[in-house]
Amino acid sequence: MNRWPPTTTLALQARGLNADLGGRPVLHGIDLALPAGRWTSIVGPNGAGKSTLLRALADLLPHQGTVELQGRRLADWPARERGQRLAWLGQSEHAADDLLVWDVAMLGRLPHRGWLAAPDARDHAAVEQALRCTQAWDWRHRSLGQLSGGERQRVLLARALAVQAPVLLMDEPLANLDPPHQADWLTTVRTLVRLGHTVISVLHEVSMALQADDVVVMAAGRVLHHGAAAQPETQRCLERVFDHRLAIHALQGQWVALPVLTPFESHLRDPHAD
Ligand SMILES: Nc1ncnc2c1ncn2[C@@H]1O[C@H](COP(=O)(O)OP(=O)(O)OP(=O)(O)O)[C@@H](O)[C@H]1O
Repeated sequence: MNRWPPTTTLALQARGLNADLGGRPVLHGIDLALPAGRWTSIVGPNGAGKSTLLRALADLLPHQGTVELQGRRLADWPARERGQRLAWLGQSEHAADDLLVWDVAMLGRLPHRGWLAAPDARDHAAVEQALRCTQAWDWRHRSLGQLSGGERQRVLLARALAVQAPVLLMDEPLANLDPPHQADWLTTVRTLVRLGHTVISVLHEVSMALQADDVVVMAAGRVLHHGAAAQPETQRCLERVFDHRLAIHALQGQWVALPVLTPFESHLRDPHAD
C-alpha cells in the first residue's frame, strides 16, 4: 500500500504563512509541506485564498511566516538562482501585446542569462522546445496581441516551461484552453513529474485536479486537507468543501467530479408569468 505523506524531499515548505490583502487577513497561519517530484493541485471555493497562497509561495506577495524552496528560505536564495529554480505562470497574466511570441517565451530564460548577454544556443533550444510543447511554435513571429485567449495562454505556459525550473507554480493554467490543449497540458505535467520536476497548480476543474498526485483543499484562507488525490478522505473533503454540490465518481480508471443538481426555486423570473 502507498504511504502518505510520501517520504521524500520537499520542494516547498510554508510555515505559519499569513497574508493580508486590502488590510484584510486572507491567509491564516498556513503550514504546508509540498513534496518534490510530485504534482499537487490546490482546490477550493472562490475566494478561499488559493491564488494568494500560490503568490505567497512564489514570494510575489508580502507575507508573514516562512517559505523554503528546496530547503532554503526564499529570501536567502540569490535572485537569479531562485529564478532558475522556481517558474511561475500567473492567472490572467498581462504581457505587452506588441511583444513577439518568441520574445515572450525567451523571457523565461532571463534567470539563466548574464547581464545584457545575448541568448545562447541553450536558450534558443529551451524556447523552441517550450513553444513546440505548447504548439505555439508556428506563431513565433506573431505578436501576443494577435492571439486568442487560449493561444495567448499557451505562449505564457511556454514561457514558464522555458525556464526549465525544477519547481513550477501555475495559477489556473487551463484558463481558455480547449479540451485537446487541456489534455496536452496534462501530458506535459505528467512528463515533467516523471522527469523529477515538481508542479503545483491552482485548478478550478475538480476532475482535472483529481488527476494530480496530491490535492490541497482550502477554504477561508486555511488548508482543510492535504492528501493523495485517490484517498477517500481527500475526495470526501472536496465534496464537503463544495457543499456536496459535486460528487466524485470512478470512471474508466479516473476520478471525475460531477455536479449534483438540487431542485431550487429559480432566481430567474419568467417574464411571461402573471
Ligand atoms: N486586492 C485585493 N484586495 C482585497 N481583497 C482581495 C484582493 N484580492 C483578493 N482579495 C480577497 O482575498 C480573498 C482570497 O482571494 P484569492 O484570489 O486568493 O482566492 P481564490 O481562492 O484564488 O479565488 P478564485 O477561486 O475566485 O480565483 C478573497 O476573499 C478575495 O476577495
